[in-house]
Amino acid sequence: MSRPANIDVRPITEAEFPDWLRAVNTGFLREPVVGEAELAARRTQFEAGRYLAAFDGDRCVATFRSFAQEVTAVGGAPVAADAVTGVTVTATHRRRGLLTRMMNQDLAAAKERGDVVATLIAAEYPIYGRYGFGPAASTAEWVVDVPRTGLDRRWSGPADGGRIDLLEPEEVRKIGPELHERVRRGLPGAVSRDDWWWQLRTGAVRVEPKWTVPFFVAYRAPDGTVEGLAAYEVDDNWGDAKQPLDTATVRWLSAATPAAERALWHYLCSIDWVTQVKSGPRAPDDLLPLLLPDPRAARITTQSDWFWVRILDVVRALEARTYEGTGSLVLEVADRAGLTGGRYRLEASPQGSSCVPTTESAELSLDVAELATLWLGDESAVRLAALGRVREERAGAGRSADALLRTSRRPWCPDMF
Ligand SMILES: CC(=O)SCCNC(=O)CCNC(=O)[C@H](O)C(C)(C)COP(=O)(O)OP(=O)(O)OC[C@H]1O[C@@H](n2cnc3c(N)ncnc32)[C@H](O)[C@@H]1OP(=O)(O)O
Repeated sequence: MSRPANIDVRPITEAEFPDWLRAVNTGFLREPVVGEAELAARRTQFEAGRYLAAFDGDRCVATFRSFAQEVTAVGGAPVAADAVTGVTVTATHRRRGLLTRMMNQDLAAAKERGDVVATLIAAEYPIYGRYGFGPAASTAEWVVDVPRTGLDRRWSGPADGGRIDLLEPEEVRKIGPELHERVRRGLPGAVSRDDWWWQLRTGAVRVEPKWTVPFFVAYRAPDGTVEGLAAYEVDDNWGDAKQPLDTATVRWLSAATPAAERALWHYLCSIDWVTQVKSGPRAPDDLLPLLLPDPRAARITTQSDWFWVRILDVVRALEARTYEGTGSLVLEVADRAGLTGGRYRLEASPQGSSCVPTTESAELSLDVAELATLWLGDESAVRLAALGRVREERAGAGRSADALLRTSRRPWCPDMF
């Protein structure tokens, strides 16, 4: 390998895109091959300047991509984000600072563009904290033992006058985007979806060799409005005793109302032959277990950090969200990358907020990564103080921060990107 100083880190040209895609596969330990159809589909995603790479001679040895995204802040406002994905350094070139060089370039560009935060889904917990990212929303998965739910298996459709319909993929492409716009406005931590998201999930573009068409269902409210959509697949398991023992696995389920959520889960737990339902990734405080007469029929199988945020602009990030309580707090925010550190006074109430630089004494000192962990309302400053990850400069400042920042429902990002 060349000395690190001789390795070029820069945005790729479109001609280098096939090499970049192969390097992504290599970095993620997948077959280092990209077929013509996949290449043609992925080319439609290419955006000059947002695909970074490291080159050792002619060989692409590291990849990094970012794209424009919106994240829903607490209260529903969309916030401009720099979404980071496709981060790889090939095994021959790891731990020589290539990720650090790509990340520094990208975050500086995002700051320059005026993005408020950067976001990512971390492959491993220890990678991104050093760059100022903090885990801001987590995820959970359940497996439901259908015969134990206590639900009436004779049920055939919502009792509220709404209905469940099976849909074709084209219909999902038509109605899904508008539904997602409604869902994400009401869900802090949710992110925008582009056409590509819908095309991939409905088979209009296929980049995964093993992709299969799932079942799609919609819940329509009594007035006909689509309030929920789900995609699920079912395996074919007849066991040894010629008993149907199928598992339905939910790929994604979006609900704009509790009625839609209730109806879709009831539907999924009442399909003949299906004795087990795997929820797929859900919010950590999802209603699912408590929608079942016997919540113990749902066993949690995954509980993990999921959506990571890097605050690039403390003032705009804190002013973009709403606050249920009233109060003020002086925060000393450390940012070793120098992007948004400083001392700020946050004044907040349900009527609005302001966040301004100040020279007053700090009440709470914390790294920008810990502020990201608090931003969507999921984590407790008191807990972080107990862990030594934030410092109370005034006794009780952690409780004051919690009273301002925490939320009644937990944030969640339904998407992998
Ligand atoms: C948003 C996404 O795309 S998530 C996907 C991330 N990609 C992967 O997990 C694929 C497999 N792994 C890789 O490709 C690489 O190991 C990467 C991208 C995680 C790291 O790239 P590298 O170039 O090796 O990182 P770099 O040398 O810049 O490391 C910087 C620091 O982070 C640390 N670090 C990097 N990766 C890890 C890790 N996986 N676990 C723990 N520490 C790590 C390094 O030890 C180094 O620490 P130091 O500054 O104290 O010495």
